[in-house]
Amino acid sequence: MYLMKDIVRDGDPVLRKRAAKVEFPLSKEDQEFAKRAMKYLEVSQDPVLCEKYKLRAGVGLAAPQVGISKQMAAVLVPSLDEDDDKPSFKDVIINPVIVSESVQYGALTEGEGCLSVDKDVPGYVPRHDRITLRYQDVNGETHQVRLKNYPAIVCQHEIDHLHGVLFYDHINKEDPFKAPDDTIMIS
Ligand SMILES: CNC(=O)c1cccc(C)c1Nc1nc(N2CCN(c3ccccc3Cl)CC2)nc(N2CSC[C@H]2C(=O)NC)n1
Ligand code: NI
Repeated sequence: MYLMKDIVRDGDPVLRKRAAKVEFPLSKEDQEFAKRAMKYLEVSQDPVLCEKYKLRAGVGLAAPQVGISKQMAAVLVPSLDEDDDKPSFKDVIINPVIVSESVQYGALTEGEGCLSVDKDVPGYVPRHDRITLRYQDVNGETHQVRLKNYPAIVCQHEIDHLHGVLFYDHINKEDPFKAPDDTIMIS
């Protein structure tokens, strides 16, 4: 499993590169990323283990964040209502492509955080509220899923990492808490 020391921080050029497409069958290194990245998310979301390993909690981790400039990201978004323990989206998305997106924006009411960005950058990050995402899983199977709200936001944040984009690139410089007026605010 990855630890915080394995996570590359803002300023390292790898976070500003366009990541390479992934070939199938996955190399040993790629398989290892998939396993270790999803494990990181699971452990980071458990209050006891998160504390034990001194992790920052996350719902997404992209390969460039551990120095692997390849188009892969682990995503584990818990369902918003606690008692439903089925995640709202869980998979390692490989060579992801957003095939369609809503005109309407969505943004996290509390702004966004990133495991690779230690400083707190306040402001709304306007993204598409709904997306249709096409990706391959670790077995090379192609999936096409429609996502909205929180899982859609998270996948856009992780896909940004594969294009060398960080969340604060989207924050309005003049007025960080300005968002188009029909933006869906997601809490
Ligand atoms: C500056 N304000 C803020 O950060 C911010 C502040 C308040 C609320 C939100 C909602 C904020 N925003 C934000 N909160 C998260 N977490 C909420 C807590 N959670 C979590 C924590 C503990 C157990 C289980 C879980 Cl699930 C882990 C995930 N994650 C992201 N992002 C942006 S998209 C990728 C994703 C990511 O994984 N970042 C590391 N943003
Ligand atoms: Ni991030």
